[in-house]
Amino acid sequence: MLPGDTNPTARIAIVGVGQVGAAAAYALILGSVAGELLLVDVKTDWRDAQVRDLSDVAYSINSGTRVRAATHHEAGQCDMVVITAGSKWSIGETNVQHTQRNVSIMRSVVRAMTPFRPDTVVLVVSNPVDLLTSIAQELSGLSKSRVFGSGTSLDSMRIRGLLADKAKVAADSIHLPVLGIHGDFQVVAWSTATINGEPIDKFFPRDAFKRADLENESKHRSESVICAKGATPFGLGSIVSSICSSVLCDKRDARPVSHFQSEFNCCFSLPAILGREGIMRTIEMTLDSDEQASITRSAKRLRDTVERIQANQ
Ligand SMILES: NC(=O)c1ccc[n+]([C@@H]2O[C@H](COP(=O)([O-])OP(=O)(O)OC[C@H]3O[C@@H](n4cnc5c(N)ncnc54)[C@H](O)[C@@H]3O)[C@@H](O)[C@H]2O)c1
Repeated sequence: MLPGDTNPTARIAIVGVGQVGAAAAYALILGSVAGELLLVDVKTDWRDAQVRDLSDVAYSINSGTRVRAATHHEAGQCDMVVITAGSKWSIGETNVQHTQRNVSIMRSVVRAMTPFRPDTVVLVVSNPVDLLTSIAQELSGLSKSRVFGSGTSLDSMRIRGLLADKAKVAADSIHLPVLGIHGDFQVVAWSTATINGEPIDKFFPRDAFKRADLENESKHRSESVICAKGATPFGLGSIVSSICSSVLCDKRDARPVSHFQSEFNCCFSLPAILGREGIMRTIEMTLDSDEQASITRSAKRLRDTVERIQANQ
Protein backbone atom coordinates (compact mmCIF):
# COMPACT_ATOMS: atom_id res chain seq x y z
CA MET A 1 0.00 0.00 0.00
CA LEU A 2 1.08 3.59 -0.62
CA PRO A 3 1.05 6.28 2.14
CA GLY A 4 -2.24 7.70 0.73
CA ASP A 5 -3.90 4.31 1.30
CA THR A 6 -3.47 4.31 5.09
CA ASN A 7 -4.88 6.29 8.01
CA PRO A 8 -2.74 5.56 11.10
CA THR A 9 -5.07 7.41 13.50
CA ALA A 10 -8.18 5.48 12.44
CA ARG A 11 -9.81 2.54 14.25
CA ILE A 12 -11.72 -0.19 12.41
CA ALA A 13 -13.89 -2.84 14.09
CA ILE A 14 -14.74 -6.18 12.51
CA VAL A 15 -17.88 -7.75 13.98
CA GLY A 16 -17.96 -11.50 13.33
CA VAL A 17 -14.42 -12.83 12.88
CA GLY A 18 -15.23 -16.09 11.11
CA GLN A 19 -13.69 -16.88 7.73
CA VAL A 20 -14.58 -13.64 5.92
CA GLY A 21 -13.98 -11.38 8.95
CA ALA A 22 -10.55 -12.92 9.55
CA ALA A 23 -9.56 -12.63 5.86
CA ALA A 24 -10.62 -8.96 5.91
CA ALA A 25 -8.55 -8.43 9.07
CA TYR A 26 -5.54 -10.12 7.43
CA ALA A 27 -5.78 -7.83 4.37
CA LEU A 28 -6.24 -4.72 6.55
CA ILE A 29 -3.15 -5.62 8.62
CA LEU A 30 -1.03 -6.31 5.52
CA GLY A 31 -2.01 -2.89 4.17
CA SER A 32 -1.65 -1.08 7.56
CA VAL A 33 -4.95 0.58 6.58
CA ALA A 34 -5.75 1.76 10.15
CA GLY A 35 -3.81 2.19 13.41
CA GLU A 36 -6.01 -0.18 15.39
CA LEU A 37 -8.20 -3.14 14.51
CA LEU A 38 -10.83 -4.27 17.04
CA LEU A 39 -12.20 -7.81 16.71
CA VAL A 40 -15.68 -8.69 18.03
CA ASP A 41 -17.43 -12.08 18.08
CA VAL A 42 -20.03 -13.81 20.26
CA LYS A 43 -17.63 -16.77 20.53
CA THR A 44 -15.09 -15.07 22.80
CA ASP A 45 -12.51 -17.92 22.90
CA TRP A 46 -12.58 -17.97 19.11
CA ARG A 47 -12.28 -14.16 18.96
CA ASP A 48 -9.29 -14.16 21.34
CA ALA A 49 -7.56 -16.88 19.30
CA GLN A 50 -8.08 -14.78 16.14
CA VAL A 51 -6.55 -11.77 17.95
CA ARG A 52 -3.43 -13.78 18.88
CA ASP A 53 -3.05 -15.33 15.42
CA LEU A 54 -3.57 -12.03 13.56
CA SER A 55 -1.26 -10.14 15.97
CA ASP A 56 1.51 -12.45 14.75
CA VAL A 57 0.83 -11.22 11.19
CA ALA A 58 1.14 -7.62 12.40
CA TYR A 59 4.45 -8.36 14.19
CA SER A 60 5.86 -10.35 11.27
CA ILE A 61 5.53 -7.54 8.74
CA ASN A 62 5.99 -4.65 11.18
CA SER A 63 2.45 -3.52 10.31
CA GLY A 64 1.23 -0.11 11.45
CA THR A 65 -1.97 -1.85 12.63
CA ARG A 66 -2.38 -3.30 16.15
CA VAL A 67 -5.09 -5.88 16.86
CA ARG A 68 -7.18 -6.34 20.03
CA ALA A 69 -10.41 -7.92 21.23
CA ALA A 70 -13.40 -5.65 21.84
CA THR A 71 -17.10 -5.53 22.69
CA HIS A 72 -19.96 -4.59 20.37
CA HIS A 73 -20.27 -1.28 22.21
CA GLU A 74 -16.59 -0.40 21.57
CA ALA A 75 -17.08 -1.31 17.89
CA GLY A 76 -19.83 1.31 17.57
CA GLN A 77 -17.34 4.00 18.66
CA CYS A 78 -14.82 3.27 15.85
CA ASP A 79 -14.25 5.26 12.66
CA MET A 80 -15.47 2.30 10.65
CA VAL A 81 -17.33 -0.93 11.45
CA VAL A 82 -17.32 -3.95 9.13
CA ILE A 83 -20.16 -6.41 9.83
CA THR A 84 -19.30 -9.96 8.80
CA ALA A 85 -21.38 -11.68 11.52
CA GLY A 86 -23.61 -14.41 10.18
CA SER A 87 -24.60 -18.01 10.33
CA LYS A 88 -23.82 -20.86 7.99
CA TRP A 89 -26.69 -22.64 6.29
CA SER A 90 -27.67 -25.80 8.23
CA ILE A 91 -28.87 -29.05 6.65
CA GLY A 92 -32.69 -29.09 6.40
CA GLU A 93 -32.99 -25.31 6.76
CA THR A 94 -35.02 -23.48 4.08
CA ASN A 95 -33.77 -20.25 2.46
CA VAL A 96 -36.49 -18.33 4.31
CA GLN A 97 -35.45 -19.80 7.68
CA HIS A 98 -31.78 -19.04 6.98
CA THR A 99 -32.61 -15.46 5.98
CA GLN A 100 -34.69 -15.00 9.16
CA ARG A 101 -31.77 -16.25 11.26
CA ASN A 102 -29.37 -13.78 9.59
CA VAL A 103 -31.87 -10.92 9.97
CA SER A 104 -32.10 -11.64 13.67
CA ILE A 105 -28.27 -11.74 13.99
CA MET A 106 -28.04 -8.39 12.18
CA ARG A 107 -30.65 -6.83 14.49
CA SER A 108 -28.84 -8.02 17.61
CA VAL A 109 -25.43 -6.86 16.29
CA VAL A 110 -26.68 -3.37 15.40
CA ARG A 111 -28.66 -2.96 18.63
CA ALA A 112 -25.61 -3.97 20.68
CA MET A 113 -23.54 -1.24 18.97
CA THR A 114 -26.04 1.63 19.32
CA PRO A 115 -25.72 4.49 19.96
CA PHE A 116 -23.01 4.71 17.30
CA ARG A 117 -20.50 7.51 17.20
CA PRO A 118 -22.34 9.88 14.82
CA ASP A 119 -19.49 9.95 12.26
CA THR A 120 -19.00 6.15 12.15
CA VAL A 121 -19.23 4.50 8.73
CA VAL A 122 -20.71 0.98 8.66
CA LEU A 123 -19.92 -1.54 5.91
CA VAL A 124 -22.28 -4.57 5.82
CA VAL A 125 -20.86 -7.72 4.23
CA SER A 126 -23.13 -10.44 5.68
CA ASN A 127 -25.63 -12.02 3.30
CA PRO A 128 -28.24 -11.43 2.02
CA VAL A 129 -26.26 -8.21 1.79
CA ASP A 130 -28.86 -5.82 0.29
CA LEU A 131 -31.61 -6.86 2.71
CA LEU A 132 -29.28 -6.75 5.73
CA THR A 133 -27.84 -3.36 4.68
CA SER A 134 -31.39 -1.97 4.44
CA ILE A 135 -32.19 -3.31 7.93
CA ALA A 136 -28.90 -2.15 9.51
CA GLN A 137 -29.40 1.31 8.03
CA GLU A 138 -32.88 1.63 9.50
CA LEU A 139 -31.86 0.43 12.99
CA SER A 140 -28.52 2.22 13.30
CA GLY A 141 -29.81 5.78 13.72
CA LEU A 142 -26.92 6.91 11.47
CA SER A 143 -27.43 9.02 8.37
CA LYS A 144 -28.23 6.86 5.33
CA SER A 145 -24.96 7.73 3.57
CA ARG A 146 -22.96 6.23 6.46
CA VAL A 147 -24.34 2.68 6.18
CA PHE A 148 -23.70 0.75 2.98
CA GLY A 149 -23.00 -2.82 1.85
CA SER A 150 -20.31 -4.58 -0.16
CA GLY A 151 -23.14 -5.45 -2.60
CA THR A 152 -21.86 -6.47 -6.03
CA SER A 153 -18.25 -5.28 -5.51
CA LEU A 154 -16.86 -8.82 -5.60
CA ASP A 155 -19.01 -9.78 -8.62
CA SER A 156 -17.87 -6.65 -10.49
CA MET A 157 -14.23 -7.30 -9.69
CA ARG A 158 -14.57 -10.91 -10.78
CA ILE A 159 -16.27 -10.33 -14.15
CA ARG A 160 -13.83 -7.53 -14.92
CA GLY A 161 -10.96 -9.98 -14.30
CA LEU A 162 -12.56 -12.68 -16.46
CA LEU A 163 -13.11 -10.22 -19.33
CA ALA A 164 -9.57 -8.84 -18.96
CA ASP A 165 -8.21 -12.39 -19.35
CA LYS A 166 -10.19 -12.78 -22.59
CA ALA A 167 -9.13 -9.37 -23.94
CA LYS A 168 -5.51 -9.83 -22.74
CA VAL A 169 -5.49 -6.38 -21.14
CA ALA A 170 -5.01 -5.20 -17.54
CA ALA A 171 -8.15 -5.53 -15.40
CA ASP A 172 -8.20 -1.80 -14.68
CA SER A 173 -8.62 -1.01 -18.40
CA ILE A 174 -12.06 -2.66 -18.23
CA HIS A 175 -15.28 -0.95 -17.15
CA LEU A 176 -18.07 -3.50 -16.58
CA PRO A 177 -20.09 -3.04 -13.40
CA VAL A 178 -22.48 -5.61 -11.95
CA LEU A 179 -25.49 -3.80 -10.48
CA GLY A 180 -28.75 -4.39 -8.61
CA ILE A 181 -29.45 -7.06 -5.98
CA HIS A 182 -26.41 -9.26 -5.22
CA GLY A 183 -27.14 -12.90 -6.15
CA ASP A 184 -29.46 -14.53 -8.68
CA PHE A 185 -30.99 -11.24 -9.92
CA GLN A 186 -27.86 -9.12 -10.24
CA VAL A 187 -27.43 -7.40 -13.62
CA VAL A 188 -24.23 -7.15 -15.65
CA ALA A 189 -24.31 -3.70 -17.29
CA TRP A 190 -23.00 -4.81 -20.70
CA SER A 191 -24.51 -1.71 -22.35
CA THR A 192 -21.94 0.41 -20.47
CA ALA A 193 -18.93 -1.91 -21.00
CA THR A 194 -15.69 -0.43 -22.28
CA ILE A 195 -12.19 -1.82 -22.86
CA ASN A 196 -9.37 0.73 -22.88
CA GLY A 197 -12.08 3.43 -22.95
CA GLU A 198 -13.73 2.08 -26.13
CA PRO A 199 -17.15 0.38 -26.31
CA ILE A 200 -16.76 -3.40 -25.96
CA ASP A 201 -18.38 -3.97 -29.38
CA LYS A 202 -15.41 -2.23 -31.04
CA PHE A 203 -12.99 -4.60 -29.31
CA PHE A 204 -14.85 -7.93 -29.63
CA PRO A 205 -17.20 -8.94 -32.46
CA ARG A 206 -20.60 -9.82 -30.90
CA ASP A 207 -20.06 -13.58 -31.54
CA ALA A 208 -16.49 -13.67 -30.10
CA PHE A 209 -17.78 -15.27 -26.89
CA LYS A 210 -21.09 -15.85 -25.12
CA ARG A 211 -21.70 -13.08 -22.61
CA ALA A 212 -24.07 -15.37 -20.70
CA ASP A 213 -21.18 -17.83 -20.10
CA LEU A 214 -19.04 -15.11 -18.54
CA GLU A 215 -21.98 -13.94 -16.41
CA ASN A 216 -22.67 -17.46 -15.18
CA GLU A 217 -19.03 -18.12 -14.38
CA SER A 218 -18.93 -14.90 -12.39
CA LYS A 219 -22.29 -15.47 -10.65
CA HIS A 220 -21.76 -19.13 -9.72
CA ARG A 221 -18.09 -19.10 -8.80
CA SER A 222 -18.88 -18.37 -5.13
CA GLU A 223 -21.23 -21.39 -4.96
CA SER A 224 -18.57 -23.74 -6.31
CA VAL A 225 -15.97 -22.37 -3.86
CA ILE A 226 -18.42 -22.63 -0.92
CA CYS A 227 -19.32 -26.23 -1.92
CA ALA A 228 -15.65 -27.21 -1.88
CA LYS A 229 -14.28 -25.21 1.08
CA GLY A 230 -17.24 -23.72 2.99
CA ALA A 231 -16.62 -19.98 2.37
CA THR A 232 -15.18 -17.39 -0.04
CA PRO A 233 -13.01 -15.39 2.35
CA PHE A 234 -10.02 -14.10 0.38
CA GLY A 235 -11.56 -12.18 -2.53
CA LEU A 236 -14.02 -10.42 -0.27
CA GLY A 237 -11.41 -9.84 2.44
CA SER A 238 -9.23 -7.90 0.04
CA ILE A 239 -12.21 -5.90 -1.27
CA VAL A 240 -13.23 -4.99 2.30
CA SER A 241 -9.71 -3.71 2.93
CA SER A 242 -9.72 -1.50 -0.17
CA ILE A 243 -13.22 -0.14 0.61
CA CYS A 244 -12.06 0.77 4.16
CA SER A 245 -9.06 2.54 2.65
CA SER A 246 -11.34 4.49 0.24
CA VAL A 247 -13.45 5.71 3.16
CA LEU A 248 -10.78 6.39 5.77
CA CYS A 249 -8.45 8.13 3.28
CA ASP A 250 -11.36 10.04 1.69
CA LYS A 251 -10.30 8.79 -1.75
CA ARG A 252 -13.51 9.69 -3.64
CA ASP A 253 -13.17 6.71 -5.97
CA ALA A 254 -16.13 4.99 -7.65
CA ARG A 255 -17.35 1.47 -6.79
CA PRO A 256 -20.55 -0.49 -7.19
CA VAL A 257 -21.78 -0.82 -3.58
CA SER A 258 -25.17 -1.40 -1.99
CA HIS A 259 -26.59 1.93 -0.81
CA PHE A 260 -29.93 3.64 -0.21
CA GLN A 261 -32.12 4.27 -3.26
CA SER A 262 -34.91 6.64 -2.29
CA GLU A 263 -37.14 5.63 -5.22
CA PHE A 264 -37.32 2.06 -3.85
CA ASN A 265 -36.81 2.74 -0.12
CA CYS A 266 -34.15 0.02 0.17
CA CYS A 267 -30.46 -0.60 -0.61
CA PHE A 268 -28.90 -2.19 -3.71
CA SER A 269 -25.80 -1.69 -5.82
CA LEU A 270 -25.23 1.20 -8.17
CA PRO A 271 -21.84 2.87 -8.65
CA ALA A 272 -21.11 5.41 -5.92
CA ILE A 273 -18.29 7.75 -4.91
CA LEU A 274 -16.81 6.70 -1.55
CA GLY A 275 -15.25 9.09 0.93
CA ARG A 276 -14.96 9.92 4.64
CA GLU A 277 -18.74 10.30 5.01
CA GLY A 278 -19.40 6.94 3.35
CA ILE A 279 -21.48 7.35 0.19
CA MET A 280 -20.64 10.81 -1.18
CA ARG A 281 -22.97 10.46 -4.18
CA THR A 282 -24.49 7.95 -6.61
CA ILE A 283 -23.16 7.98 -10.15
CA GLU A 284 -26.02 8.27 -12.64
CA MET A 285 -25.82 5.57 -15.34
CA THR A 286 -27.71 5.19 -18.57
CA LEU A 287 -28.57 1.50 -18.89
CA ASP A 288 -30.43 -0.20 -21.71
CA SER A 289 -34.14 -0.87 -21.18
CA ASP A 290 -33.75 -4.61 -20.34
CA GLU A 291 -31.05 -3.93 -17.74
CA GLN A 292 -33.09 -1.14 -16.17
CA ALA A 293 -36.30 -3.21 -16.13
CA SER A 294 -34.52 -6.12 -14.50
CA ILE A 295 -33.06 -3.94 -11.74
CA THR A 296 -36.45 -2.28 -11.15
CA ARG A 297 -38.24 -5.67 -10.87
CA SER A 298 -35.82 -7.09 -8.30
CA ALA A 299 -35.62 -3.79 -6.36
CA LYS A 300 -39.41 -3.80 -5.95
CA ARG A 301 -39.27 -7.39 -4.66
CA LEU A 302 -36.55 -6.42 -2.17
CA ARG A 303 -38.54 -3.37 -1.03
CA ASP A 304 -41.59 -5.60 -0.35
CA THR A 305 -39.43 -8.03 1.67
CA VAL A 306 -37.86 -5.20 3.71
CA GLU A 307 -41.30 -3.72 4.44
CA ARG A 308 -42.68 -7.14 5.47
CA ILE A 309 -39.75 -7.74 7.83
CA GLN A 310 -39.99 -4.25 9.32
CA ALA A 311 -43.73 -4.67 9.90
CA ASN A 312 -43.10 -7.95 11.82
CA GLN A 313 -40.25 -6.77 14.02
N1 LIG B 1 -21.49 -9.97 0.30
C1 LIG B 1 -20.70 -10.93 -0.24
O1 LIG B 1 -20.28 -10.84 -1.42
C2 LIG B 1 -20.30 -12.11 0.64
C3 LIG B 1 -19.33 -13.05 0.20
C4 LIG B 1 -18.93 -14.06 1.08
C5 LIG B 1 -19.54 -14.17 2.34
N2 LIG B 1 -20.49 -13.27 2.70
C6 LIG B 1 -21.19 -13.35 3.99
O2 LIG B 1 -20.32 -13.00 5.06
C7 LIG B 1 -20.84 -13.59 6.26
C8 LIG B 1 -19.73 -14.31 7.01
O3 LIG B 1 -19.31 -15.45 6.29
P1 LIG B 1 -18.23 -16.45 6.94
O4 LIG B 1 -17.95 -17.47 5.91
O5 LIG B 1 -17.13 -15.66 7.53
O6 LIG B 1 -19.10 -17.11 8.13
P2 LIG B 1 -18.54 -17.74 9.49
O7 LIG B 1 -19.64 -18.60 10.01
O8 LIG B 1 -17.19 -18.32 9.28
O9 LIG B 1 -18.37 -16.46 10.46
C9 LIG B 1 -19.45 -15.77 11.02
C10 LIG B 1 -19.01 -15.30 12.40
O10 LIG B 1 -20.02 -14.43 12.92
C11 LIG B 1 -20.06 -14.66 14.33
N3 LIG B 1 -21.31 -14.13 14.88
C12 LIG B 1 -22.56 -14.67 14.85
N4 LIG B 1 -23.42 -13.87 15.52
C13 LIG B 1 -22.70 -12.81 15.99
C14 LIG B 1 -23.03 -11.65 16.75
N5 LIG B 1 -24.28 -11.42 17.17
N6 LIG B 1 -22.04 -10.80 17.05
C15 LIG B 1 -20.75 -11.03 16.65
N7 LIG B 1 -20.39 -12.10 15.92
C16 LIG B 1 -21.35 -12.98 15.60
C17 LIG B 1 -19.92 -16.17 14.45
O11 LIG B 1 -19.56 -16.55 15.78
C18 LIG B 1 -18.84 -16.44 13.41
O12 LIG B 1 -17.54 -16.39 13.99
C19 LIG B 1 -21.97 -14.54 5.82
O13 LIG B 1 -23.22 -13.89 6.01
C20 LIG B 1 -21.69 -14.73 4.35
O14 LIG B 1 -22.85 -15.09 3.62
C21 LIG B 1 -20.85 -12.24 1.90
